[in-house]
Amino acid sequence: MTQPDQRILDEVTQLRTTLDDANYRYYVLDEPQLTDADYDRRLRRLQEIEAEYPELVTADSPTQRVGAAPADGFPEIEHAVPMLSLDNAFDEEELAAFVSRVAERLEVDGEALAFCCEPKLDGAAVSLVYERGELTTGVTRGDGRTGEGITSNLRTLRSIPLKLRGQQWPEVLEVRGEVTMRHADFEAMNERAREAGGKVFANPRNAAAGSLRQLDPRITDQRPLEFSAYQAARIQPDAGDSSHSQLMARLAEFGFRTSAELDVVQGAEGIIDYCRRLGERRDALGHDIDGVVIKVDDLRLQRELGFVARAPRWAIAFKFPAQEEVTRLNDVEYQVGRTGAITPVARLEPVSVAGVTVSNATLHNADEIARLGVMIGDQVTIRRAGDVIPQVVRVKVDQRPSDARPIVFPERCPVCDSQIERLEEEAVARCSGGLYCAAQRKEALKHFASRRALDIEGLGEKLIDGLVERDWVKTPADLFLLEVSRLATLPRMATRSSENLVAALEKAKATTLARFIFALGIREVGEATAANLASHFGTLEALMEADREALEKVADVGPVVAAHVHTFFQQPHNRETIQALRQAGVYWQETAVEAGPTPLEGQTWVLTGSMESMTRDDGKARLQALGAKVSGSVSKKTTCLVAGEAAGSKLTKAEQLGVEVLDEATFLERLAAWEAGDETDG
Ligand SMILES: NC(=O)c1ccc[n+]([C@@H]2O[C@H](COP(=O)([O-])OP(=O)(O)OC[C@H]3O[C@@H](n4cnc5c(N)ncnc54)[C@H](O)[C@@H]3O)[C@@H](O)[C@H]2O)c1
Ligand SMILES: [Zn+2]
Repeated sequence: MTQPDQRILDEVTQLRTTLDDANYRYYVLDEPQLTDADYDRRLRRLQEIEAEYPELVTADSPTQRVGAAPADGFPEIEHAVPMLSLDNAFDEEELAAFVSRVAERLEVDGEALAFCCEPKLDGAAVSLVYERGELTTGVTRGDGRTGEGITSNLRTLRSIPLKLRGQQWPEVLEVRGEVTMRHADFEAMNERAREAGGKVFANPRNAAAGSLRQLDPRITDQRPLEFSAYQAARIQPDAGDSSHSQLMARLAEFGFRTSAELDVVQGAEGIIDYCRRLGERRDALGHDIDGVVIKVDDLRLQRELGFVARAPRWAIAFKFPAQEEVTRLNDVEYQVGRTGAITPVARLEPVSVAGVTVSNATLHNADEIARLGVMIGDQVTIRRAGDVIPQVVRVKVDQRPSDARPIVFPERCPVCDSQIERLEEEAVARCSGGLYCAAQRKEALKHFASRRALDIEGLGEKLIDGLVERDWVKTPADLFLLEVSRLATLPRMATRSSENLVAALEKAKATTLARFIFALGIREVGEATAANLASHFGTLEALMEADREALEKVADVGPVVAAHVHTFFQQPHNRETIQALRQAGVYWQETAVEAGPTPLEGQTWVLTGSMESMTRDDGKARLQALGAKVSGSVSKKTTCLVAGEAAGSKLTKAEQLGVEVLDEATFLERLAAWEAGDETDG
């Protein structure tokens, strides 16, 4: 036997330190730094060295241990039967070698041996104990010997029966399985977290493990977790089942979800075939699996084979290609969605992730870029799972090259060059090009033609797609230039229907200002707001010239809508499109709004405390209608403070500054007088 030299000793120390740290981050913090592929390679390397130099094996080597010790905050519970890990097979040869090993040990023909194959769910392992049919304890795997008691958290999962189904329960039943999260649920949960600035999880496994280990079960209850059973660790008294597959059928009768993919096959050939078939369907399952677990089906043979330090001899995990890989971020480009949303897209050094070459990944939005702290040139971890768009989940900050560049979010739309707008309250940045932006053209036209907008009969979705794809219609104004002869050349458009469409367009030209404003498709300007804008301003010109302050005086228009409207009309392209529409003959009756009395022009008012006769918003609207500006804070510029019940610091401040203070009754009196056009006071 050779002696390990210093280089090997150093490598072993290095590997153990890295793996211990990775285990802690993965199992305790639910925030891995390494990819699983990277972790597996290092563990493999350590196993190889230890196989060559058995004297280097220590009891606490990561090759001998399972998971990580239970975390503080939960009761430590000892497992009646240890919860082990699984040995891995990374290719078909290693699967065949597993079958040979088992067959040799049992002295049977491997090709005739029955194996139960099931998907290897990628989540968090838990053990559930039922006494006389009732769930009494739920525990995490922990270090395999003791785990964390998380019974109250597990009770919140709908897929975990609190009481077993049927009548004949064993005295004691211990069921093991995996808690997972479906892709769609995971994406939705992260999306909400991104918007609310909460914790974003790198993958469903971390999300499931993290959600289970919440100190407050109400949080676990809100997380979309599912439990699937994969083993009956104890049944007392023994029910007489002779195979693993029979036991699984019994668990299903007790009310557990078990894998629909479970299948019993024969020998290495059967196993390999199963793994290939499941591998092909991996992306369509809707949840993460990281491989196939293959178990000797016969329970008597399982007992005969027994265990080694951290895994049973009768089972193996066939690992599918990893769903996370590291590659270089070469650049960031920006895509414009149908509604103008700007999405930063990572252009990557092509890398194979779970069997598919990935060269693009989403970075979601500017906040996500900030959260990741990513720069162009960085090494980044990419995750591709199922049908979900590949994502950048983490950055190797310690490997940042010296020429890395910060990512600068653009100010103008890459498609139409309009200004990009991002409101403080919103995570998403949007192109303000609206009608003009090619990326938004189809949606904008559909909206424009819709019943409650210009109501163009016969101009449906398919037709709009055809017109835009042929580039016949760039802006809504182009619609009115369409000719029957041209339209009739479109598929499914006879002369008759083309004539009908042209007639419908002609008819749609006569509209109302409210409909026209609504048809423009300004963000957050629905039918009601459009109507308010129309009646407030009376003419389109007045609306187009209004600044934000003037816009905020319109009923129902707050700072957000005011900003959208203002930016929209500031865009030269939008003004041109509107001009073109009017030239094409779109018209409506304009009504100059009669200017009411504005006795409070130039004054700034503040409302505080609560009033009996009206809400503060009503008070604000009435003041604004009289020409006053209403502000949220008292300053030297404040003309008057209206102090309702329980007025606080604003009142104190007004008194300090010598600002006039009105109580509710006086305020009401004066309002009534001003609104009646009585100029004597104020
Ligand atoms: N990225 C990191 O830093 C990091 C750190 C530690 C571990 N890991 C990952 O975790 C793996 C090791 O974790 P492990 O010890 O849990 O081993 P494992 O995940 O390879 O296999 C054991 C586990 O498989 C699960 N399982 C799923 N379906 C099953 C089924 N049908 N039957 C039986 N078991 C089933 C069980 O939870 C069981 O505990 C590594 O290979 C690595 O991929 C990654
Ligand atoms: Zn645009």
